[in-house]
Amino acid sequence: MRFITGQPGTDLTYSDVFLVPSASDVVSRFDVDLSSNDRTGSTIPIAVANMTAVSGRRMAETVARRGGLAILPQDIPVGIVAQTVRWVKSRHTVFETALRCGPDNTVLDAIHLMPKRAHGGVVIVDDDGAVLGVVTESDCTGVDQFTSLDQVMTKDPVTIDTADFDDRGDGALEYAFGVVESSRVPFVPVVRDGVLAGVLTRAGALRSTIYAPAVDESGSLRIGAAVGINGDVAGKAAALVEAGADVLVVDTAHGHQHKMIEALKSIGPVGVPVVAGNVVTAAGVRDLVEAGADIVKVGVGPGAMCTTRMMTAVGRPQFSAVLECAAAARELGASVWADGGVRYPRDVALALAAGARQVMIGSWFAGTFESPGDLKTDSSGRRYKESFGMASSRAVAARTRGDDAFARARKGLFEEGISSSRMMLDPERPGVEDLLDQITSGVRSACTYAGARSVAEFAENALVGVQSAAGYEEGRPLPAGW
Ligand SMILES: NC(=O)C1=CN([C@@H]2O[C@H](COP(=O)(O)OP(=O)(O)OC[C@H]3O[C@@H](n4cnc5c(N)ncnc54)[C@H](OP(=O)(O)O)[C@@H]3O)[C@@H](O)[C@H]2O)C=CC1
Ligand SMILES: Nc1nc2c(ncn2[C@@H]2O[C@H](COP(=O)(O)O)[C@@H](O)[C@H]2O)c(=O)[nH]1
Ligand SMILES: [K+]
Repeated sequence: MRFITGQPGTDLTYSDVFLVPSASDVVSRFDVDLSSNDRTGSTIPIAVANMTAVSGRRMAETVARRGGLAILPQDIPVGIVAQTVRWVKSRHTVFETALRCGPDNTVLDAIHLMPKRAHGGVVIVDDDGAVLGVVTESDCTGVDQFTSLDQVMTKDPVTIDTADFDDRGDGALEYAFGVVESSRVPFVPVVRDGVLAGVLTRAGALRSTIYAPAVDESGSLRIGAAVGINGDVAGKAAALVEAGADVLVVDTAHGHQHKMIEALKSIGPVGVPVVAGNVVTAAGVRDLVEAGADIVKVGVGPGAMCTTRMMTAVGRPQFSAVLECAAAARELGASVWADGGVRYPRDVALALAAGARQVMIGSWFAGTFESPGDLKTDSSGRRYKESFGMASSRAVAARTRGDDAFARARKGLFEEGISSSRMMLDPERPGVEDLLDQITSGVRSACTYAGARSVAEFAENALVGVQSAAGYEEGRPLPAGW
C-alpha cells in the first residue's frame, strides 16, 4: 500500500482515508480470492469477535459455512466450549440447521424460535424426525398463540432429498435453488433417509456457489476459542485445542505486557495458529511474535463497546495502527488481524489495504439473528439485541463470579466497556450472512478497483489518500434528499 501524497505525520482512522482507483486488469469481481492466507483456513477475511453478546454456536456455524471464523469468548467453561466445537463440527457445510418443532407445539413456541435463525420458519417433525409440515411467520399471524402447529402448518411441503442432491454433482446447487424458487415457502426442508437433515433457502443455495466454507482436514466447519492471560493459561489453551478449536486467541486489553509474553511462552506451539493481542505498535508485534504468536491482533480503543480511549486516552487510530503492525509482522513472516471499529464494508477494505489478513468484527454482528442474545423490540417496533463490552462491569461480574466478594469488588473498579447497548437489526439485512454478503461484495469490488486478485495483492497495490471530514461526508449517500 502507498499513500498518494506521501505518508502523513498524523495517525489516521478508517474515516480519515479513502482508496484511489488504479488501472486494473481484473475483469470480474468474482475473480477476487478473499482467502486470508494466514494458515487459519478462512476463505473470507472475517473473524467474529470473542464477545459474549456476539459469538456463540449459531454464529460460528453460519459464519464458517461462508468461510469466516468465529472465536468463542474466554469466559465460557472449557466443557461448554468442547460441546460447542463438537456441535459446530457436526453441521453440514451446505444445509443450514433447521428450527424444528413437534405438531403439538404451539404457535407461541414457533414465534419464540423463529428469530434464532434467518430462514424464516420452523419445520414440523414427528417423533422419528420425519417432516410433517412447515410453519412460517405469516402462518402465525391472526391466530391464537396457543393454537397447535399442526393446525397452521403447510402440510407435506416440497423437500430436497440428500441422495438426490448428491447425485446431481456440480448441478446440485442450481437444482436446489430451483426447488426453493418454485416452492411457496422461503425455505425447503432437506431430508436424509426420511429424516429432517436441515433446510435450504434460495439465498443459501446461491451463497454456496459463491463462498467456500472454512473447513478443517476432515471437512468439518472451523471454529476458534479464546483464552485470557490469568490463571493456568497453558492448561486452558491445551484443553481448548484438545476440544477441537482450530485457532487459539490469547486476548487481553493490553497485549504488550509481561504477563502476555509469559502466557505465550507457556503455551508454546499447540498445533493450531496462535493469535495474540491487542497491540498497536511494531514493538508490540515483535515481542508477541518472538514469544510465539503466529498472528497478532491489532486495536486498542476502536471497538464500539470500548471506553478505553475516553477513560485512559490510550489507544491509536486504527488505520495507522494496522499499517504499522502489519508491516512489522510481514518482516517476521507473521500476520495481523485488525480488531474493532468496523461499521461499514469500507472499513474492512481499508484494514485489508493497510495489510491486515483478517478483520475482526463484534458489535455490528451483535445486531443479527445469529448472535446469542434474545431478540427484543423497542417502542417503535424496531428489532434489536443487547450488546456489551468484555471489559464492562457486566462482563467483569460474569467473569469473576467464582472469586470472593472482595476480589470481585476490586476487579469491578476497572471498567472499560459499555454494559448495555442496543444493536438494531437492519430490516434489510437481519442475518449475519446478509452482512457478510454486503462486506464481501464491497471488498471484492475494492480489490478490482485496485487491480488486485487476492487480499495479499490488495495490500500491495492499494493506493490510499487522506481526506477531510467534508471528503468523508461527500461519500455518504443521501437517501432522504436535501
Ligand atoms: N481491544 C481493546 O481496546 C480492549 C479490549 N478489551 C477486551 O476486554 C476483555 C477483557 O480483557 P482484560 O480487561 O485485559 O481482562 P483479563 O481478564 O484478560 O485480565 C487482564 C490482566 O492484565 C492485567 N493488566 C495490567 N494492565 C492492564 C490494563 N491496562 N488493562 C487491563 N488489564 C491489565 C490485569 O491485572 P489488574 O486487573 O490487576 O490490573 C489482569 O491480570 C478482552 O476480551 C479484551 O479483548 C478490553 C479493553 C480494551
Ligand atoms: N476497551 C474495550 N474493548 C472491547 C470491549 N469489548 C470488546 N472490545 C474490543 O472490541 C472489539 C470488537 O470491536 P467492534 O467495534 O466490532 O465491536 C473486540 O474484539 C475487542 O477487542 C470492552 O469492554 N472494552
Ligand atoms: K470506541
